[in-house]
Amino acid sequence: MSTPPFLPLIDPSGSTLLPSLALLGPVLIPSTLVQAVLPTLPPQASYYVQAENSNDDIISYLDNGAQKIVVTSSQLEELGGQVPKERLILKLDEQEISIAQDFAQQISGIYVISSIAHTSKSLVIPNLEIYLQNPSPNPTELLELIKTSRPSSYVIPTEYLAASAKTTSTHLSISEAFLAPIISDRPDGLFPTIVSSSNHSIKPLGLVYSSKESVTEAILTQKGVYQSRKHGLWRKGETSGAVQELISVKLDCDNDALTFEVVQHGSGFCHLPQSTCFGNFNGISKLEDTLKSRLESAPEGSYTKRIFTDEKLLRSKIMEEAEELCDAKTSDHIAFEAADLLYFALARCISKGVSLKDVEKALDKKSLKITRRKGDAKPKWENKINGNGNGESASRESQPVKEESKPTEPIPKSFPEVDESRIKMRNVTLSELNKEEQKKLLLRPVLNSLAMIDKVKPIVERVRKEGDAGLKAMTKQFDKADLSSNVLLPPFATPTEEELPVDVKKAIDVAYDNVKTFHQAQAETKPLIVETMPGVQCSRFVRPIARVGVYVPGGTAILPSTAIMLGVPAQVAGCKTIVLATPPRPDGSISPEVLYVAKLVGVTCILKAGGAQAVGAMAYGTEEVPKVDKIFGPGNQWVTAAKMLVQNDTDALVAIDMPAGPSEVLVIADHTANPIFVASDLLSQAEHGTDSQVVLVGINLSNKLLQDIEDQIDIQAKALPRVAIAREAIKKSVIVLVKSEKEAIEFSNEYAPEHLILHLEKAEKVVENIENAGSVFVGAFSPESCGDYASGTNHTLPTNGFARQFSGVNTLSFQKHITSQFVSSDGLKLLGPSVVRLAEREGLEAHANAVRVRLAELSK
Ligand SMILES: NC(=O)c1ccc[n+]([C@@H]2O[C@H](COP(=O)([O-])OP(=O)(O)OC[C@H]3O[C@@H](n4cnc5c(N)ncnc54)[C@H](O)[C@@H]3O)[C@@H](O)[C@H]2O)c1
Ligand SMILES: N[C@H](CO)Cc1c[nH]c[nH+]1
Ligand SMILES: [Zn+2]
Repeated sequence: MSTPPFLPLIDPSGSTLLPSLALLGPVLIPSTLVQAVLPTLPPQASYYVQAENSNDDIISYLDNGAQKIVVTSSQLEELGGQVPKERLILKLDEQEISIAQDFAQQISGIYVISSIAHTSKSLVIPNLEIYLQNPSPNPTELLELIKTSRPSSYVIPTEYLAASAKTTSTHLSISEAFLAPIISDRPDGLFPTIVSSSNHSIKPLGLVYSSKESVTEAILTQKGVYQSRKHGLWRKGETSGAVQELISVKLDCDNDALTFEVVQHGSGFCHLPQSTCFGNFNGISKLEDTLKSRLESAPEGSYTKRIFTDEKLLRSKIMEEAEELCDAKTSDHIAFEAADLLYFALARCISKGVSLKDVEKALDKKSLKITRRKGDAKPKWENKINGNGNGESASRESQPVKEESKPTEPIPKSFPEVDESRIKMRNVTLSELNKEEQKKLLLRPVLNSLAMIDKVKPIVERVRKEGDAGLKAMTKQFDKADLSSNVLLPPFATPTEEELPVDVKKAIDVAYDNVKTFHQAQAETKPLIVETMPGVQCSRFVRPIARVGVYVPGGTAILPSTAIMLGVPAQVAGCKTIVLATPPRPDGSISPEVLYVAKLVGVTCILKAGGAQAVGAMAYGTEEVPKVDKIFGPGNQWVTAAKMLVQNDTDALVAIDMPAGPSEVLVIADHTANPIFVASDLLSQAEHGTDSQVVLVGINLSNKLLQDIEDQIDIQAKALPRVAIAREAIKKSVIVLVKSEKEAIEFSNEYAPEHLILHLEKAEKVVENIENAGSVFVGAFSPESCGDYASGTNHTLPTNGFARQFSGVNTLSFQKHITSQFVSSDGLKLLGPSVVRLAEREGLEAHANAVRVRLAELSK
């Protein structure tokens, strides 16, 4: 397509011409009229702006939809190359035409007002469009010029234009001006015309013919009007009702054919029952048609009907498909998921009366913008995706080893949840199950820890080899934070009240005090001294582990409570170096809550890193990060696997607190249980993660009480912001119905839960029968939340059945015991012979000798 034969310059009188002019190409609007004209411009119209004032905001015109802008040479200089040349036309005085070439690299055209120039049929400057305006045009002369002196385009103020079929001495006919360059190479003088659909992406509807007369009528009425070779003027839809709204008319490059873009109404374009003369639409255009017709008459009960009427369902499907598209890997899978997403996105558009064409228009408008936003995700999404073990999409793309970045766990549905189906735990009666089935109830989902260890190896290795630089690079990659230093050293800034409100500070203080009180009480203050035989004194005393690392998760939630639970016992135990590791926020900062706790517990430094790289840095040390002797703390699979990996590397010489896994709770309830409390306890754990384990053991529950508990689970869960996560966890959870308290306790001891909550008539008495559990919550008023945050007990507890052999984190976890003995000479006389005899028996003569030489000395 070439430059339109003329460019209408809109003046205040021109608004009535806009519907016709907008069909034919861009219009030129002086900046002083932009505000008045834009609202009256047909939606499909394209426009240029002529910058009339020296202080015109050119960038903003372009950003807001102007295709091109006409500027003076001084305006051009001020722009200093900010605007692509395709978007700029330089306005020159007629005596300046000779300098146009100097600007050719910065502009796409020149605009000259000249009574001389417009008569010059030979004004051609290579690679530049030429727009000519005669200050006092003569319409008939102009028409002649347009016919003969293309490629120049003539700028014609609308006061000289008329929506008429014929040009007069005062006004140039719009359609005559437009058709002036057209020629026909057919004997009948007609012009082949391609009709295309404006609102479909597969556009051609068919081929027809036009005459000057039909085009003129089409332009003046803004309807599809053609020239039938048999029946003369053909006003499309005149008899069938299948009229066409005309959107644009264009000449082809050599001015012998036309294209009409239309919105086709009624039964369609072709006389056959098909969408186009070339067959039916396919793909996205077909889908759009289908959805439109379904919107009008979807069968009751059909899925499409459901998505049109259930906004929440449609919303959740869009979110779900977007996530699936991000997670798809192969090209087939990506196409498959993109198709799903487009289906639901288009359903949303159609249900709101938005067509594909409208979407394309929005795209075109966006493409005209020249100032671009940075393109970062909104914090809401960034927080969901960045650096949490679940937001695989963001982390994955820059993962060092391709296959490795997909977490094995499902991604929590942290999108707005709209699934209204009942949230329900399955239930089983223990006595009805055989031994195998009963055993299965004790199992947690298998975590493929070996596979995860393989995945974290390259990350840990990189920190080990590249030190701080590698660590920074991975923090940038996984947590999107570009740090100048990996650590934050004290004194830490005190969070302002805006950052950390007084009531939150107070709550942290209460938790800190209680946890400290309980953990101080656990500390051994005196050595244990025992005389095992006269003169043989054994003792055991405690020493802090000098350097500890505490990991505070920061992926999906900020966990100052974990900072307390790990920082306080480290402080109480007297550890000299406490490194607190936590993933930084994308701006590189640490949450004020965690910062405040770090101050309270007096950490040596905050390591601003998360995941496997943080564990690697603490295990091996870097220039900035002190190497530690033991690493504590929960975390996602990357953290846990890295802890397991470094613990087994003798070079690292580092211990870990315990094997960690998804959080768990087992609630035992009898007839006295309050269903509201029971449900709330189950959900408080279910909201942690989709892999949380939630078990209710019901002792002789009546149907009514069971029903009430189930109802409460459903009602309370649906009111939670993390309902999607809770729903997933509840799906995998179970209610175990038993006949007696004994049966319940036996089951619980076998299960060895991380948290055990007793909703029992005689809860306190039952505690003595508990053999395996991380922490017990006794009676109706002891929710697990108290232990999670502030009662004083620690919330870092053994999961996955490890409560059979592990304790939760406590003060002693941060200390080690040293034993000593003092043997007096009398003591050695008494003890020595037994030692010698045992050493001889083991064949270890040197051991025996060490005693013999002393006994010999004593016997002198
Ligand atoms: N048992 C407990 O006492 C307890 C307490 C609090 C939290 N938790 C658990 O801790 C976990 C916290 O997990 P989180 O994800 O929120 O935070 P997190 O801090 O454990 O993990 C975030 C880090 O994981 C790394 N990571 C994420 N995706 C990665 C990928 N694809 N490749 C490499 N590294 C990646 C990033 O470095 C990121 O910094 C949850 O499962 C929660 O239930 C347990
Ligand atoms: N319940 C978690 C341990 O399983 C700890 C926690 C932190 N915040 C809330 N709860
Ligand atoms: Zn919790």
